[in-house]
Amino acid sequence: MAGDGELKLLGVWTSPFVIRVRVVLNLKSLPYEYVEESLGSKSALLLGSNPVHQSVPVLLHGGRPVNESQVIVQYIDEVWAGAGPSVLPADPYERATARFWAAYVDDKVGSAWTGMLFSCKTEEERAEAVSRAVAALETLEGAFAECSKGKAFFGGDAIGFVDVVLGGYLGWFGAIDKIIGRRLIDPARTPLLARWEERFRAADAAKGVVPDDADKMLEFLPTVLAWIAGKAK
Ligand SMILES: N[C@@H](CCC(=O)N[C@@H](CS)C(=O)NCC(=O)O)C(=O)O
Repeated sequence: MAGDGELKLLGVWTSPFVIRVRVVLNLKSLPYEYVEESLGSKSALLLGSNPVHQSVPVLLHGGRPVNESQVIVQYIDEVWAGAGPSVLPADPYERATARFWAAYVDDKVGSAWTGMLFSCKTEEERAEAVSRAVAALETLEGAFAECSKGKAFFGGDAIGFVDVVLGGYLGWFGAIDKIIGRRLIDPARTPLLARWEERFRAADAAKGVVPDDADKMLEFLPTVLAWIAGKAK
C-alpha cells in the first residue's frame, strides 16, 4: 500500500520549510522520526537523500527520499488522503488558487524573510526587506479574504496548503518583531491575518512545532548566520 513504510524527517527546528511539513504530519496524525540536522556539518543521510540542494526538509518514506517542502506536503496529502483533513482543496480551481498563493508566499515572503534576517548588511537594508514583507502580507490579506470565504483559515474551516506554507514563517516573524520593535503581521494593517496568526498558533497541529519563543529564535540566529557564512567560503 502507498502509505506503508516508516517516516523519517530530516530537519532544523527553526526552518519554515521543515515546520510546514511537521504541521501537516501532525494534521494527519502520522507518526514519524524527527532527526535534527546541523547545517554546518550535514549528515551523510541528508547529503545522500537530497544531493541536488542538500537542504532540509527531507522526508524519507520507507527509506525513499522526497525533497522540497511544498512537494513533500502535497506528497503526504496524496498518500494519506484518507487520514485527517485534506490539505489541498478537492476542487481543481481552488487547488490551483492555493498553489498560486503558496508559491507567492515562498517567492515574496520567503525572499523578504531572507533579507530581513540573513542577507541584510545594514539597518537600511533590513528596513527595505521589512517593507517588502509588509507589502506581501497586505496582498495576502486580500488573498485570505477570498480563499477563506469568511472562515478561520485560508483552507476554510480547516488548516490548508497556504496556511501551512505561511504558518511556517511565524516563528521567525516573532523574532523579527523583537528586532524591529513592531509587529510584522500588524493588526491595524492586516487584521484578518493577525487573527489568523492567533488561530494557527493555537491549533493542535502547530503546538510544539511552530516556535513561540522569540528569544530562543534570536539566540539561534548566529548559528544560522555562521552556516550561511560557512557556505559562502
Ligand atoms: N525550497 C526549499 C528550501 C529549503 C531550504 O532552504 N532549507 C534550508 C534551511 S531553512 C537549508 O536546508 N539550507 C541548507 C543549505 O542551503 O545548504 C524547500 O521548500 O524545501
